[in-house]
Amino acid sequence: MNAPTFRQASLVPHQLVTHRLFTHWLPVAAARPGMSAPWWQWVASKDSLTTRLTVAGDTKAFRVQLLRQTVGFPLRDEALALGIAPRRYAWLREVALCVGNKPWVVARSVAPLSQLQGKGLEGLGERSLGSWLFRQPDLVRGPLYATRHQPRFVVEQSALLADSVWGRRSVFQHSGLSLLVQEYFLSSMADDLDLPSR
Ligand SMILES: C=C(O[C@@H]1C=C(C(=O)O)C=C[C@H]1O)C(=O)O
Repeated sequence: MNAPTFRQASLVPHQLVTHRLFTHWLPVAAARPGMSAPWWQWVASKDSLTTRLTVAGDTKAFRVQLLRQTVGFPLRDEALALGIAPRRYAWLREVALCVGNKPWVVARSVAPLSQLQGKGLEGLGERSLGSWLFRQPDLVRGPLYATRHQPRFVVEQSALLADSVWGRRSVFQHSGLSLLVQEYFLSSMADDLDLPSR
């Protein structure tokens, strides 16, 4: 008699936690039905976003604006994506990718601090992390996930008004380093490139 009651009780919190952590990010293919073809080209691409933005900006200058680079704890869902404990120190980097002085994308990258040794990323400053990553010959990119939620870190950290159309994220692996890169495409980019609202 007791067993079913016990099973039910333990199932409910598990479902709640799963729901809270996973509803925001969908495998990119599952988000595709709600996404226009032009946005799919941006969100599902696996090559360097830095390069794509530079090309799309044409004569307008591309620039990485550093919003914050620090050591801290990852968010719970970031730790989960990296497969690490939430209370493990991580390198956190938040940037705006600007084209012609307008932020088109905001990005937050997270890596376990212990894996960063000898990579020289601390001094990256306003150089593109993507340019560095895509120069690594052993680079492997994990599956892409997409979201419609707004980037929380921008609201918390800066005066920048970031109105995201689509967000995406994936984990890069390179010689013992796992790096979660989360990128949010802003409505200013949609305006400048004449992209649909979703
Ligand atoms: C992953 C890339 O790197 C981009 C550059 C970033 C940076 O400098 O912090 C962060 C995320 C990306 O948007 C890329 O270009 O594809």
